[in-house]
Amino acid sequence: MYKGLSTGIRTFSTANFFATGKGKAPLRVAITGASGQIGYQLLFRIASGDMLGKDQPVILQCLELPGAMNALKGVSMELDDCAFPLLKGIVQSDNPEVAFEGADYALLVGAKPRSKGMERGDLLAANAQIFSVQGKALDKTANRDTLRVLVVGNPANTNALIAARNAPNIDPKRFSAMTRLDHNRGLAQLSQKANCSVTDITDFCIWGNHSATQYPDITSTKISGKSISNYISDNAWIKDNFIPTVQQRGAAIIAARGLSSAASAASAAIDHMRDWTYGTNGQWTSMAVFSDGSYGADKGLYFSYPVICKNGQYEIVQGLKLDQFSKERFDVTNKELISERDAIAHLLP
Ligand SMILES: NC(=O)c1ccc[n+]([C@@H]2O[C@H](COP(=O)([O-])OP(=O)(O)OC[C@H]3O[C@@H](n4cnc5c(N)ncnc54)[C@H](O)[C@@H]3O)[C@@H](O)[C@H]2O)c1
Ligand SMILES: O=C(O)C[C@H](O)C(=O)O
Repeated sequence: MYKGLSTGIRTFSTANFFATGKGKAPLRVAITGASGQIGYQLLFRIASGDMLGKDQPVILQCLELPGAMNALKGVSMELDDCAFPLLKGIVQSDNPEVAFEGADYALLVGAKPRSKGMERGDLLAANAQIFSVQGKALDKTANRDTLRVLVVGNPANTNALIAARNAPNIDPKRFSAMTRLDHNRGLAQLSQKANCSVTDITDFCIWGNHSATQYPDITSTKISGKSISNYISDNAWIKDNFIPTVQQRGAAIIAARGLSSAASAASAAIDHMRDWTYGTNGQWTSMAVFSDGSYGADKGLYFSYPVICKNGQYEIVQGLKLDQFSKERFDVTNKELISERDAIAHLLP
């Protein structure tokens, strides 16, 4: 029988929760903001095995605000109705300590999204407090030995910093923030320009903040193993079109949809967690991770780097040369992250 905290609303709505079954033990995946736009796209894909594999049972541990518990109940009913074989339980709670109890994964999505005309930095004050509370709750009840945290809620890098610093008993390398959506956006733009498949493109990365200062870098990028300059020789296109398009894509989607990206954000979150867990086969991806000072980023920030994932861990790609153009952009995004950190310094123990 499941034992745990007695506070908060916990509902096991999936009939096979107590089934022991054969094969792997279920992993506990906590999702905050579970009934929001992104949550609604995420839960079904995780339950169907897209994130952790088609043989990995999961228990979804959903956190929502008290006022959204009814909506969460509806989502949970829909999850039941999918009869996903891998879904071994659903926890619904408005208490972070309950939702994070024993969690192996935590996808911190719940936060206010920006609306038209706002920059992501404008959300700093509105969302910072959430991540301070949730960092403390993760520290208290999550599974510290296995935990992987992905912060999606904006401003994602600085929210990851707040959560990690409020969880002093958890290795800061277990926290990350999402720049995989920016990475995927870059791949899509390049593949359309070069008329190739996204899978032909390697050694592309996003540096820095998930914001308009991010630097999508094609300096090392190859297409089918050859320098990208063999396929895209128009440097002006890279500078004046490609880079700003990727930097501003979130705003362009808000302008078009009236709402911020959701399905693509959920898809990127699935890619991020799957690759962190199962590896990238020697290929680069982009993750905002705990800065060890590599390339001159301020130590301790959550900074997007090119990384390679292997054996359940990420490694920052080392030994790259940043030319003058790259160095200037790197410094701009580094400075922005420092100023975000300064603005929420009171929330950093
Ligand atoms: N990093 C990225 O690439 C990326 C991409 C897209 C969106 N985002 C961000 O993700 C966040 C969520 O976006 P959305 O479109 O799903 O928003 P949404 O408003 O549709 O959903 C957010 C949900 O979070 C819940 N919530 C708010 N505060 C909470 C708390 N303290 N605990 C638990 N739940 C809480 C709300 O009730 C709501 O259901 C936003 O901050 C958005 O800017 C990030
Ligand atoms: O841009 C936003 O505010 C939402 C999200 O971060 C995105 O990149 O789509």
